[in-house]
Amino acid sequence: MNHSGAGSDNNVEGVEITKDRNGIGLVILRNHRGASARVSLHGGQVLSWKKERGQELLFISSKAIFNRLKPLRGGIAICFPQFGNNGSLEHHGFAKSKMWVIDQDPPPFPSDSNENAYIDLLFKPSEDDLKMWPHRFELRLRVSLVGDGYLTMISRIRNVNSKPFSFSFAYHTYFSVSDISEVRVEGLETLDYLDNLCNKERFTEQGDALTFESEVDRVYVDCSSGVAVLDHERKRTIVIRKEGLADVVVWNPWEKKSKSIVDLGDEEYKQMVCVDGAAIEKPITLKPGKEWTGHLELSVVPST
Ligand SMILES: O=P(O)(O)OC[C@H]1O[C@@H](O)[C@H](O)[C@@H](O)[C@@H]1O
Repeated sequence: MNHSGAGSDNNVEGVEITKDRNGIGLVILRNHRGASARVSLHGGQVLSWKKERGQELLFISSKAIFNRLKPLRGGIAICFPQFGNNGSLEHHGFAKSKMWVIDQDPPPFPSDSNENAYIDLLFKPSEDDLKMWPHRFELRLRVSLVGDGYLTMISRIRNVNSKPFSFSFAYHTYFSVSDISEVRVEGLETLDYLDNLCNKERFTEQGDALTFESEVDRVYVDCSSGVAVLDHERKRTIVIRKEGLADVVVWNPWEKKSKSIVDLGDEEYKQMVCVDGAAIEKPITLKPGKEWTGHLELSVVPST
């Protein structure tokens, strides 16, 4: 198996580094079971994840617009150092709209295995970024396709400044679903959530699963268990496990809001749901020289 920065093995398995149709660096990870993932150097965004050939698990809008200032509508975007509009920076922070670079010589991780195809991307602030947010940091994102076709993402943020700083973080993940009305999200029962549709007012989840019949935009706080996205029609369940990320965001724009989003088709809200592993309610504070790690693992299993 080839790892980060290595050439492709006849495109059968390993890591291929190429360019997308806009000339932006693109990394394709493949494993011996036919699983694959595509990662853009624009924002470190994951654009595609297939556990087996042909079965796309992430949603990308058919109306997605390439724009160097924003990620494509869909996939997995990195929200850092701000989530949403909770601060003075652009919506979901600036890391998602900057160019990242490949680390050709990544350090060993405890989770390394010969079965993994992985890439390490780095993002460091430019002088212009420092004018917006005056904190020097290094953000390392490792995206791995592990043996069974699972996708893992490990972000390490190091404070290389002489002052502490605080930030929020999210893996803003658009899953592809058959029909949002058939989807259940489990693992959030009894948790408190902040409802973005009610001025972030705090409520407690009463149901045994979250289902969708109108717009949902919530931050579930202190979620220590795994979260599952059940797609009844496709007979599959995506399981989200996380470490270092206390919160879970659930978002679906539903019919009315979709019509106001130019890069989302009017009916496409039916084919997507965002479920993000995140650290939002209690921002992370990093002292000089310290590092934070946020780990997300996505797996998919058949279900009824
Ligand atoms: O348009 P984006 O950047 O994908 O964000 C969409 C939504 O993402 C959700 O995570 C937020 O809670 C919403 O408030 C936001 O509107």
